[in-house]
Amino acid sequence: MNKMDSSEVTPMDVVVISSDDESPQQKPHKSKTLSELAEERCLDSLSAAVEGYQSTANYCCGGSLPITIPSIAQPLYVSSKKLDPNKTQNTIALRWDVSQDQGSARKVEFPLVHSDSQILAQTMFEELLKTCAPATFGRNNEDILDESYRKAGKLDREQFSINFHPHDYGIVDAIAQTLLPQIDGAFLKERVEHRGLLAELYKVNIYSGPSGKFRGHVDTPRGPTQFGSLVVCLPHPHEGGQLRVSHKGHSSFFDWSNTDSHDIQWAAFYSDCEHEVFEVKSGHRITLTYNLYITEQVGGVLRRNPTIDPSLFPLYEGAKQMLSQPNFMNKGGNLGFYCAYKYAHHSSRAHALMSWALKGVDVAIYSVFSSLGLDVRVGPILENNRQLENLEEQQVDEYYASADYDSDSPDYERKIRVGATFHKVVLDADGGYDIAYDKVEKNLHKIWPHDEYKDVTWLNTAREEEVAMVSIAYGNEAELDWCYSHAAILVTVPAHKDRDHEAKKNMEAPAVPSLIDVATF
Ligand SMILES: O=C(O)CCC(=O)C(=O)O
Ligand SMILES: [Fe+2]
Repeated sequence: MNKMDSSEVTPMDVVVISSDDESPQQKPHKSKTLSELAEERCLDSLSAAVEGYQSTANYCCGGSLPITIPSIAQPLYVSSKKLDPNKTQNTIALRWDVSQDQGSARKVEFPLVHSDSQILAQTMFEELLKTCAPATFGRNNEDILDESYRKAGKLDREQFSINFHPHDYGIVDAIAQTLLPQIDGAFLKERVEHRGLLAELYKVNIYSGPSGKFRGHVDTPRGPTQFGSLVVCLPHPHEGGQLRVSHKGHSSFFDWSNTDSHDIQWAAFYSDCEHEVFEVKSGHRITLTYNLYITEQVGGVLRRNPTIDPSLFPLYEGAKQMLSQPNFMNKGGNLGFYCAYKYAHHSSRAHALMSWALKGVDVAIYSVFSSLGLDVRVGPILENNRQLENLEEQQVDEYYASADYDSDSPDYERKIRVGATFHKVVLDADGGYDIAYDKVEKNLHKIWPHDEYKDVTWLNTAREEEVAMVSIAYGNEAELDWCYSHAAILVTVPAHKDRDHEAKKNMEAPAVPSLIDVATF
């Protein structure tokens, strides 16, 4: 809060005297005007509300969108005014099945048309009302029909189709952004980036005036991955029928009543929210209900039953043939591929994210070799800095001077240090350019746990890098030095004679656990 100067003090000011002021002459040193106090109170109640909101009130969300908005995949920055009206959708068509002797399917468009075809539209709508069966509800594992509790008509999922999907309107993404991050479960907390959302169309419900309603209830979850429900109200005139959604003593109300709407109105809420549809006074309140499930937004490609079949990647056949060749890595070895994309591989969550978050060619390589039954790992590869360079020179010298060295043996191979895990940048305060080799090596294992590989055949050169380790190095003067690391994929290729056997063994276990299998809700 700004300090006031004395000229601003008015008789209405509140003067605050500090009781522990050490100056001999206690004098007013801080004053707050009424407006400052009022502002402070507002801020206090705002922060209390925000705190409350975090703990209880973010349990539902909703909105209203003109039907004309989506025109599938319009760039986000195009305002709705500039959309080509010929390419945008003006109505939502609901089709439903009728018995064979009545002909084929029927169709009605929302909002109902206001033109010559109005009578036809009205007739079709009447037919829809007739086709709908009275809606039941579940109580103690039984389907109950009780119109004092629920009065509505419904069509089951297999009876109808509709040319509307909430994803096209950004509704699915908005729910994912708002409701998904708060879903509990220790494992899911670590892997927020993995969460995807599936909205499964469930029913059409029609609540008609004067007494359509659904008293307070909690939806029956349709499996362990369901976390909520979505209700979409189609544009059709009605009065009343507000939706109340309650959670921990707080209620939100969604009022979709209208006389001539062209909007899609929607609300989504967690499964544990009690909700109620108040009586519809007149007209028809037509809603689509969706079950909301948590899915694997990333990582679907790496599951046991992956969304993408790795054997259909262009790389697969070539890799398979290569492995079948006796002269390809006959005695076995390691293939290395520096990741083509940049990953924040030194963020604190990187370990949980890898290998799920791999993308593009990186995920293709990872999944192709995993699906061929080979051991594949993704890890940070430490690049040498000056200290490690010195260290390596020492090792090379020692090697060539050693009794084992035989001039026919292959050349000394550089050590590849692969981090045992992805983790944050580490600080090495023990560094130094002239410190003995074994001490540095031991220290390095301690602060940056890693495995050492000697025979890596790299398929590409390193591109994206991040600082992995910062060290204070002592040469003539103390200096700051650092090591970069590169995220890379390492494939262990068994010797030719063992390849089939190893591959079969590995294919019995999934490459990575599925998010859903291990999720605890
Ligand atoms: O139509 C609505 O607003 C909600 C319907 C509902 O709660 C349900 O179908 O379970
Ligand atoms: Fe419900």
